[in-house]
Order: sequence, then C-alpha cells, then structure tokens
Amino acid sequence: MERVGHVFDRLADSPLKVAGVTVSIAMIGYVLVQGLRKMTDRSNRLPPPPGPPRHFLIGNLLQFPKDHFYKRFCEWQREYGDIVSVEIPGINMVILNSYETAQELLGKRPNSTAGRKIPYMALEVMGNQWSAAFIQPGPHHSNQRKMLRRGIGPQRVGSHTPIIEKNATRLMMALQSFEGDPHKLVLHTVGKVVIEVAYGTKLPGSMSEELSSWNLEIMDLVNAALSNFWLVDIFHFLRFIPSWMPGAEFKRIGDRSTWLSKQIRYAPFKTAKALHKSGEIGHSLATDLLDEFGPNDDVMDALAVLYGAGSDTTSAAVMAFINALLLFPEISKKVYEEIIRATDGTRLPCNSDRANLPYTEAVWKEAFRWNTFIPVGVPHVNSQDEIFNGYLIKAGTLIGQNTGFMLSDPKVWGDPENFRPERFLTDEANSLPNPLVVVFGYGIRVCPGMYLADRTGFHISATIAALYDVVPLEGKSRPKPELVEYTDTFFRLPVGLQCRFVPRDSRTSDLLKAAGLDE
Ligand code: HEM
Repeated sequence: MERVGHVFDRLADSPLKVAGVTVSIAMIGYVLVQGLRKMTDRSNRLPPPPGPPRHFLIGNLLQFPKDHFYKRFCEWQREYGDIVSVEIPGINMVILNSYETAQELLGKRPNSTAGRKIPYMALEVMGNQWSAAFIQPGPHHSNQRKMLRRGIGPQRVGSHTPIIEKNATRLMMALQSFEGDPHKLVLHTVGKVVIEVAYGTKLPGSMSEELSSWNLEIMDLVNAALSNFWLVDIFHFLRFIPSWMPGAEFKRIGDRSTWLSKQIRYAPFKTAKALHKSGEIGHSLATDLLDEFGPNDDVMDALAVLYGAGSDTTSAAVMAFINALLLFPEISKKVYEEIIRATDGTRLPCNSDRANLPYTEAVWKEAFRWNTFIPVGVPHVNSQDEIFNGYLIKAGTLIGQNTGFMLSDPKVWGDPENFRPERFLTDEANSLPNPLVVVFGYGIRVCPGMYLADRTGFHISATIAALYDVVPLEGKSRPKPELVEYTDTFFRLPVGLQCRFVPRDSRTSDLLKAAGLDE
C-alpha cells in the first residue's frame, strides 16, 4: 500500500490521480472478492464423480480404451455406479450409466450441457464445421433444428409416407432373390428415402447416386478420423503444411473430405433451387424450407445433414429387426400373423396400420433395446461447472452416455439378456423407459430425425416380416442368439449375418405385383 501511496503522491491532484486511485482500490477489491469467493465456493470442495484411480500427469490414459468403449464403460459402471469420471491429458470425461442421470444432466439443463467437442481434424481440417450434429449451440444450430422440425417433425413427417412406402416396396422386390447380408440393400433404400425426403423425387438419378456415394465416402472418412488421434488436433498450425509433403496423410484426407463436404452441400441444393424456381420440385423438405425461409445457407445445411445423420442410423435399426426375425422364428411368425390380421392378407401393410400392430411395435422397441445397435451416445459438453448429485463436473467436460447399459441394466429390465417383446405389452411397461427415447439423445440436441427414422424403419421392418420368413442360407442352421457377435463400430451390426428371404406364401409376389412399381 505504501508503494502505491508513494507513486500517487508524486502525481498532481488531477483527474488522472483520482482515476488511478479508483482503479487501484477496484483492483484490490477484485482480488479480495475473488479470493474470498474461492474460499467459500462450495463447488471447489466437491469431488468429481467416482472413477478409476488417476496417475500423476497422465490421469487415466493407460486405462482408457482404444476400442470396445462400451465394454470398458460397463466394467467401470460395475465398479463405480451410475456416473463415472475419467481424465486423460487435456480431457475430462464423465460417463452416464442410467437414463435418469442422463435426463437430469442433459435433458433438464439444456442451456449448459448441450455443447460439442469435435476434434480439430474431423471438424476444421475435414471441412465439417457446418453440420448441425457438430456445431455449438447458437443461431445456426437452432435455425437448422427449427427447419428440420418444420419439415420432418411430428406434424409434417406423415407427408413423406408415400416416399417411404414406395422405396420399401422396391426393397421388398429386391429381397425376393437375395441371399447374404442385406445391410447394403437396406442402407441403399434408407439413403433413397432420405434423399427424396430432402430434395424430392426430381433430382436426376445420376445426382442421387453421386450424393449417396459422396456421403458414404465422407462417413467412412469421418468415422476413421474420429477413432484416431491426429497431431493436428493439438498443433492446429499443421493444417497449413502442403498436402504433397511426406507424412501429410492427414492433409490429403482433409482435402478429400472438404471437397466431398462441399459437393454434398452445394450440388443438390443448386439443382433443388432451380427445380423450385421452375415449379417442378414437387413435395419435399427443400420445398417447405425454400417456401418459408428462402435460399439461405441454413436451409442448405439443414438439407445436407440428412443423409449422413439419417442413413447409417436408420438402416442399423432395420438390421436389428431383421436379426431378430432370423434368430427368433416364433416371434417372426407372431409378427406376420398380426400383420395379416390387420391387412386381411389382401394388401401390403401401410403406415396407417401401425395402430393395429401392438405386437410388431413391441418387437420394434425390443430390437432397439436388445444388444442395442447404438451402445454409446454422442457426447455433450458442459459450458459451465455443474454440481450434480454432490459431485463437481467441471466446465468443458465430455459427457458420454452408456446407452447400452441403460438398455440392459438388470435393475430396470429384470431379464435384459432375453429378447422378450411382451415386456412392452403388460403393466410392466409402465415402469420401463421407451428404448427409442433412450437412444435418440437429450435436450436441445435430441435427434431431430427421430420421427422420420421411426416411421421409415418401422415400415420397412414390418413389411419384411409380413412378406418374408427370414431364414439361414441353404444348409445352414439358425445362429444361436447368445453366440452372435456385433461389430465394434458406432452403429453395431451383427457379425456374419447371412440370410434368405423366403416368401411367406403365394400371395407375396401377387402383392408386390399389385403394388405396381414398374415405372
Ligand atoms: C434409428 C435412427 C437414428 C438414431 C438411433 C439416431 C440417433 C441420434 C443421436 C443419439 C443423436 C445425438 C443426440 C444427442 O447429442 O443427444 C442424433 C443426432 C442427430 N440426428 Fe439422429 N438418429 C437416427 C436417425 C436420424 C435421421 C433419420 C435423421 C435425419 C433425417 C437424423 C438427424 C440427426 C441430426 C441432424 C442430429 C444432430 C442434432 C444436434 O446435434 O443438434 N437422425 N441422432
């Protein structure tokens, strides 16, 4: 204080001196208040959620899995409970193992727990900083979500039913002579649905094919990028080294991905705008959004995100249903009988039959739950410190969701290992979460495509069950459910699934012919 006084004594009584004294007092005050706040702040004394012991400097780096995340997360759940925290250098992470904790933290605190932390390589170097799934909450994120809700939300999703039904019927025709793993066929069908929902049916066939292949390529690149660590994630300046340099593989991946990203955004949108202008576009999400918002970048990006976010996901759900039809023939027969009762066996099932198909609905839910195809949710990030159940979750923590455990916790499901759709048909159902709600995410990041996914996936799945008995290849026996393995990917698929689609009865081909899709 003396030194401060001495300096000011040398200044004349001037506005400068007054200002200087004021600033000094303010600064001292500020330091004291901050110190006191630190001493009294309850949150500073709170521990992080429990988790495996951390090592000096490297935290849990050695225990953190490089693959099979779900398996390790379940091991930690057994040891530490509903909420587990781990730390690897530079990253704090918590893993939520119960639906209630996820709802509390992510669903009920949407303003502070809805961030994303996408590595620099996947976001910037690969040119994905436009995607609603990757960007931070803010005007672009909320605009795009508003647009998706307008076009494929609960009010409007029904308007896309003809596109879903037409493409499902095409798939049924292809399955008549198909043997092997149907994943590619299902993915292609869902991709067509998504493209036609987004841009209508008037895009030239070649553009639609290109859009699929661009998307499939970039999805592979992004998945590979996200499962690797890149130096550029830490040293961002590396992005400026030229692509031809030896060792600059990341740059070449980044350049290719950025090109694909641009094609996916601009090419179909340009055609859709022209078709809209000439009045030829027909019904589509693009039509709705161009009518209401005009041709702006948020409209372009809301449309462009659909394929990447909607095709792999929905086709994985349909594959889970097909897997169940193959593994559990009695369940498959019951679904078939229920659908025949609803349609009198005189027509293909349609979306409006759904209300009369409670058993099929229960099988659809159980297919989402049993060995779920999406065992780990998309992590959120909190923008401020959160106090939760007596623990401190520091701002900037990655908040992961162990969806697989939530859907197989014996305390909730009793016999999670059994594929038992009846659990959704009795009073027991009242105490169970809906598996679809569990997998579609939380808060302001909840999947905006869930109504379209549910409608498309359910219709394709029910139609397969109505027309075909899904059986093993000639000479092979049905796989044993407990022995089936699943890929270690973000969307898990049954490993080595091989099957045939045997028409249920002579009506199958008549029904397909009557559907009249020869155009
Ligand atoms: C069975 C199919 C699907 C599943 C299981 C699924 C699951 C998810 C999940 C878990 C998230 C992250 C939610 C969160 O962060 O809390 C998400 C986000 C998203 N989904 Fe889906 N999804 C499916 C289908 C679709 C479809 C068909 C579309 C579009 C047509 C779509 C568009 C999106 C978009 C744009 C996001 C990013 C939302 C955001 O970050 O704000 N999804 N989805």
